[in-house]
Amino acid sequence: MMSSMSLSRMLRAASVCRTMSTATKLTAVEVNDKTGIATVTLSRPPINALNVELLHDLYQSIKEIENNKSRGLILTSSNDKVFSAGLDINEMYRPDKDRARLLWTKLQDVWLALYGCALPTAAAINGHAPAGGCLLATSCEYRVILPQCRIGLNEIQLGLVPPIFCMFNFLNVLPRRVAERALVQGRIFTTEQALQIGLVDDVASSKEKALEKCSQFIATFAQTNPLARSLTKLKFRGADLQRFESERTNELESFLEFIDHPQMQEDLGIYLEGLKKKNRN
Ligand SMILES: CCCCCCCCCCCCC/C=C/C(=O)SCCNC(=O)CCNC(=O)[C@H](O)C(C)(C)COP(=O)(O)OP(=O)(O)OC[C@H]1O[C@@H](n2cnc3c(N)ncnc32)[C@H](O)[C@@H]1OP(=O)(O)O
Repeated sequence: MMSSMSLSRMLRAASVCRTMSTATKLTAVEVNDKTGIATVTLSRPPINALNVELLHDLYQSIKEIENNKSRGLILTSSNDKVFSAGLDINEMYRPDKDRARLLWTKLQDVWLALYGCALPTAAAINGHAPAGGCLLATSCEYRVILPQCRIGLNEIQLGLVPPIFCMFNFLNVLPRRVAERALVQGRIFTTEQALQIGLVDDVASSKEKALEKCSQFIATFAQTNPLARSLTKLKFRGADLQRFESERTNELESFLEFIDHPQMQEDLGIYLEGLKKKNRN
């Protein structure tokens, strides 16, 4: 039975949080009325694999929060073991071509929206964050991870070429030499390693504490003029955003060509089967 203590805590929390009216199905958006901070929770069980629909909902949520002039955006997951497993490999294996085009376009849209978001952004990484999961987290300005998680851009291990935005994200967070080596090796880091190299800013013992740390980070901007803050952020990220725009069409075509290759399909099939077998054994 629920103790009266936890019930009153829940009621208190409910009184300051509101769910956005247009909250979509695969992302839940909650705005804390006291702090003005919006939390976006990825909610595509079991592992928040990024398919067309999740990417669509995530994009909509980011834009909605930005337009509603929230004080900041925190990204987290409803799954307590996995932040996001990255792109849904089923979308790339034997794909429907139009859908594959849509998938990549939506991934690009999400990256643009999150990396270029005018608001302070933070990720409460409450589970594993390989590949696209790491991409989302490193698009944010601040990251807190939980113990015993794994995070990194492992695309190369699947035979996939990390797109240009993976490079931008890593170069924005890590020293150049560390970023390059991590990408060409497709390194996945443990919580301790990620903290040590600076891939994450902090470690928290629970999701609640991670969310608290993210809120504290966003609160550091309370006295800062929001426009001056966002324009300064854009000065740092603007060149990446511009280069991305100039290469976006080429990268889309490269992606479609890449996944159309028979060897790529064979490799993806083997990788997917390997993930499934793990659960059968
Ligand atoms: C010259 C320029 C060129 C530029 C363009 C070229 C582009 C080339 C393409 C580049 C693409 C890059 C961008 C991003 C890529 C990606 O994100 S690829 C995805 C990579 N992801 C992974 O490798 C993660 C694999 N998964 C895991 O490591 C684990 O599942 C987990 C996330 C750590 C969770 O572990 P656990 O909780 O133990 O769950 P599992 O039992 O392993 O998984 C549950 C079920 O989910 C299935 N699954 C796991 N990951 C995926 C996934 N990514 N997609 C689809 N399905 C996945 C898994 O098989 C299980 O299924 P069932 O057994 O059927 O339950």
